[in-house]
Amino acid sequence: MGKNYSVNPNDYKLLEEVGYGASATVYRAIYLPSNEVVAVKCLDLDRCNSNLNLDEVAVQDDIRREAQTMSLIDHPNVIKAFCSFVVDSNLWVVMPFMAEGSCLHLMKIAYPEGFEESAIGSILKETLKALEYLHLHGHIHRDVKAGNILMDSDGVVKLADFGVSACMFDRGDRQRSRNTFVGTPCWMAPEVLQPGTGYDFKWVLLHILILSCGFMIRSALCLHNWISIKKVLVHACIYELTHCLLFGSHVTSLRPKDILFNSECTSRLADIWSFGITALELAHGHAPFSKYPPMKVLLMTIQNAPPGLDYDRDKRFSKSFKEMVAMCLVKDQTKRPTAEKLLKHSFFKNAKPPELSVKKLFVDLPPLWKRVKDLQVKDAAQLALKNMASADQEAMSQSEYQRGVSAWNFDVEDLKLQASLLQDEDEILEIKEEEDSLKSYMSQKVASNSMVKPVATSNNNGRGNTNGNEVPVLESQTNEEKISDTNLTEFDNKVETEIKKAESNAELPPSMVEKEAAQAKTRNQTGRPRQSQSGPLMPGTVLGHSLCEIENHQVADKAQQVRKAPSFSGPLNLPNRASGNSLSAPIKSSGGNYFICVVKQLLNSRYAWKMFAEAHYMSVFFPQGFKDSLEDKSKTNLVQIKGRFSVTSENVDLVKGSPLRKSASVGSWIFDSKQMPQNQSPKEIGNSNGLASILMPHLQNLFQQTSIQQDLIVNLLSSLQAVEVENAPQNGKLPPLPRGSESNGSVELFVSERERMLLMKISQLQARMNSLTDELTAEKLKYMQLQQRLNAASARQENGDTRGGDS
Ligand SMILES: Nc1ncnc2c1ncn2[C@@H]1O[C@H](COP(=O)(O)OP(=O)(O)OP(=O)(O)O)[C@@H](O)[C@H]1O
Repeated sequence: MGKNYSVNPNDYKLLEEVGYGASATVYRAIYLPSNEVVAVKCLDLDRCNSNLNLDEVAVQDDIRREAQTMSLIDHPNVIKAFCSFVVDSNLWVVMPFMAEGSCLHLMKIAYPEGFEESAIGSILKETLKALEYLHLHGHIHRDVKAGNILMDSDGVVKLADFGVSACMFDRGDRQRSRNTFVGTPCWMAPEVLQPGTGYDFKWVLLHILILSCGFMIRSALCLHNWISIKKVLVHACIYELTHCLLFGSHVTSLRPKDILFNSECTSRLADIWSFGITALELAHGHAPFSKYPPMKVLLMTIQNAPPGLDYDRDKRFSKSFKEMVAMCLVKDQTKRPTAEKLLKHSFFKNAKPPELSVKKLFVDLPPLWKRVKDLQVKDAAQLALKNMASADQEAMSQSEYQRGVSAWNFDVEDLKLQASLLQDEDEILEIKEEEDSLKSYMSQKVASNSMVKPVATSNNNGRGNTNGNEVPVLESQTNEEKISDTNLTEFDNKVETEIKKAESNAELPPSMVEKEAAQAKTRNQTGRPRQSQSGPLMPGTVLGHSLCEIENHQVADKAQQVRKAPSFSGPLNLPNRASGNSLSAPIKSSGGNYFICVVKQLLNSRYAWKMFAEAHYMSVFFPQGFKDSLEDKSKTNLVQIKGRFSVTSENVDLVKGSPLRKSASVGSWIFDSKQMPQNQSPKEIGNSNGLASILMPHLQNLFQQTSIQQDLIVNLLSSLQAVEVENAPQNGKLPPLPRGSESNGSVELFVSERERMLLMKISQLQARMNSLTDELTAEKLKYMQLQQRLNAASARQENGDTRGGDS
């Protein structure tokens, strides 16, 4: 106690990196004068400034002030800062070294499903003691979470990140004026997020007006008598008020952009909410809602019932634990207990001392820095994966957030912008979930690689191929934008070839059909195992193989695979743009077999019902227009559904050519009926029976989608091949990719082979990344030490100069 630590950086020898956050890196270090192990948190002030868009001096002042506050704190369960000083553009905060790191790190490394109850009880009790102390002294932590609960090898638990990170929280007016808010979404109390009303006064008026009209019309129709306007208005107002009172307007109409951040929220009870969320985090290995994108989490925090321990699902936990969590996670903050009161709960009364329950968690684990390095590799792989999947900001910030990083900068305007992009929420969620499943698989894989075998040189089992397939799939996202007219012409030719093939197949005698089906089956069996992510290849397969295969249920099976593994069919979303919307139809309807096959395929497809619904919608709401649009050769109809596609019906039976073109203006696919094949009379479609006329355009569209997908895959793989030739392992090239319609049948095999190669490459890249991280850390350390020496030398020189001058 009372020991003075020097503020001279030369007195500290930085050793390994033991932690990293949004704006800081933490090192194990030796305090040379006493040879004591300490932790030095190096806060990058530049990064802090740019993250927060604040002026440099203000940030530095804040950080310094908060570091000072941190040094005044004196409680066994709160990390205390020994001292802090600025070194170049970094603020160094010297604090006790917690040899086992944070609970989050520990869970990520060894307890992905969470800790057992006795350990949770001890950890939470110690944390609660820290909160009690802070609250009693007028502080609010505001970032309570597993990532900020540190442990040392004796089982001592301390709450960290108070003070320094608090500088990033509100400073009253300053925070408000800058319109930013910092926190971690999953742990944020509902009162920190203020829902707007959902709609404003204008909306209420409009609503009343509409209601009034409704009342008037109803009264006129039912009673054959108009009631007075005054009465009607009163009725409408009462109705609206009751609705608001009963349901709360925000409940029904809250949108992400309506969320406001209550930067003035200074309630200590917000910490109790975060504490409850932390309890769930320790119990499950992750915070509730953590799989959702941040904006969704914020919405769910406001709109959903509070999360909690499920009485059925969480059977392994005691009733008192469940009760305690439920007490913390009450939306009405006034009903939450204070830290002091909560400590009296039976759950904490019965908690074991941490040296008994916490200490045993670290048995057999490698040292902290080794664990951190492994985690870094894992995170880097995840991030790389994310970047490959999408470079958009939201994805990036989500990956940060899943790392458990707390310094989340919320720029309200940014959030609103994000929110406005979140209109098709379900679709986004679906994609996120798909990405999550892919990511979790990747992370498992990376974890196993990094923890068990640092370098996985070959992993070509069925699962391994999952990785391999990502590359073309992910790349397709960007490439989908690049499809040129040339591609489309190529595609068109391919479609024609396929049609001919399909027709000839349809005319084959049954024996031949069976034979081909058997051959195709054998091909599939002898080939590499199909991966669950074979989704995107499916359409190609449909095209590449004969119709008999489709008839033999293989397509149905594969289509099921596609549904089971949407993660990989997602990014190949090009047809989504046209999905079910473009009434493009280059194929002939002749060949009943083909029709049945495509119907099967359609019904198995993810979009089948959507398409069907749209077709139904068109036929119901525009029965004549729908038909006319196809039949009427003289007029030009521009039909738009959901703003996503256009159908021009001008001159439908013109020269054949590409039926699809990309609309530069709306970025969607347009079916240009000018390009419809001559021999496909629109009358044939219009006059065929109801179901067929509804389905045909969509079936045709589906056919095109599959061809586009196939074409995409082929293009992507060949472009990848070109890039990989330079780096191919052992100077070997990836298997050449067959092109052209004649090779369609074997595309699948080649793709599998390439997937395997790509997987190997990923493993090698992981290994390289590992060694590069090592090198980087070593270089960083070297740099720091050199800098220290340089500073020392210049200090010595200065001293010498002064002495020389004096003498
Ligand atoms: N005193 C310490 N001893 C050992 N490890 C520590 C110590 N302080 C921090 N760490 C490790 O470093 C990580 C990052 O530290 P910290 O949370 O303080 O950084 P940050 O940039 O403020 O992060 P955040 O993103 O949570 O705000 C912690 O999760 C923890 O694992």
